Amino acid sequence: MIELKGITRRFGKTVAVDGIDLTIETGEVCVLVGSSGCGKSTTLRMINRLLPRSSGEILVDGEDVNDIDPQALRLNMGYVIQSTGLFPHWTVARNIGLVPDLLKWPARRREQRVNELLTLLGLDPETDAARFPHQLSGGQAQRVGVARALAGDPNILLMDEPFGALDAITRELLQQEMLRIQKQLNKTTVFVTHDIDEALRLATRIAVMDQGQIIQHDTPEAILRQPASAFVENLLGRGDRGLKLLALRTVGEVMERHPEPRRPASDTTGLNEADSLRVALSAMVWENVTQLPVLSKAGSEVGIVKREQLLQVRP
Ligand SMILES: Nc1ncnc2c1ncn2[C@@H]1O[C@H](COP(=O)(O)OP(=O)(O)OP(=O)(O)O)[C@@H](O)[C@H]1O
Repeated sequence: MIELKGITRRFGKTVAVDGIDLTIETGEVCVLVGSSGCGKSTTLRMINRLLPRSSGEILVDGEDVNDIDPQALRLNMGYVIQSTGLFPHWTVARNIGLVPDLLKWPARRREQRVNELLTLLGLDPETDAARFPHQLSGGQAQRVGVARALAGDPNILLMDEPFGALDAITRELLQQEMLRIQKQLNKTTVFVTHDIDEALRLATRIAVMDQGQIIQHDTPEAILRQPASAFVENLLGRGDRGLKLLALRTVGEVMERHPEPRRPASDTTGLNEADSLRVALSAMVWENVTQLPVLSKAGSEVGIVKREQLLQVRP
């Protein structure tokens, strides 16, 4: 658990972070979101002591980070940044093995860990381990950055706009990967972004920041349903917040399940249980139908979703 208590950071006369209180539970993804200059990165960098705080307390599992040796602290906190920070003259394997090396793991264990992480992040140990950062695409480099942050099996991950420089498709792919990996590893994560859709997608809870303060801290659904102020409402975008709400729920949550799986009609479009309600609505509009079958991975029809169920998502 990470606790920020009355944290302030000043740069000269600028108050970058203004007395914030924030608790991040073990295993949750807390996303700090807000417009440029609101104090997100400064907050993150005080947690691993890259920046000293002006006042307040930051506790990790009850211990003040100022009482922990900075190097030991950072070995337990993976850090991923937008520009990856990979060493250009080191191979991918050496970059990922940096922390295991600092932790003095034997060479064999280090190599195994590098291969395991390359596989976890969807890279190929055979071909990618020996490459240099300039031989990677932006998306691949970012995967290596995440692998490096996970290498020493830290309890905490700090991610500062890690997907900010990627094109929309790669970005969405890496967000999906992050959700998959997070389900498996359950790291306590603090994630900074200015992209509200990214925040809604990845967060267990979102902390909305403005001018150095946290103005709302809640689950994505609660923030969408009850924005605390006009500022939060604008950040969410009034035009499509209904669709954003639909994006948070899955077909599996609202479908009418058949007592037994059935054979689907041969020419129907089917949904998966993991599809969002937004995807379901889009498919119904496209197909011009009022209900769609839900198919299992094996292809049998396990239930149906009706359009009116989607439209009742905001009671
Ligand atoms: N090293 C510094 N020296 C002086 N002022 C700084 C420094 N770092 C940050 N600031 C100021 O502190 C405020 C918060 O900056 P911070 O980088 O935390 O914002 P941010 O929300 O992460 O923004 P962005 O999304 O643009 O990265 C800004 O007004 C910024 O100009």
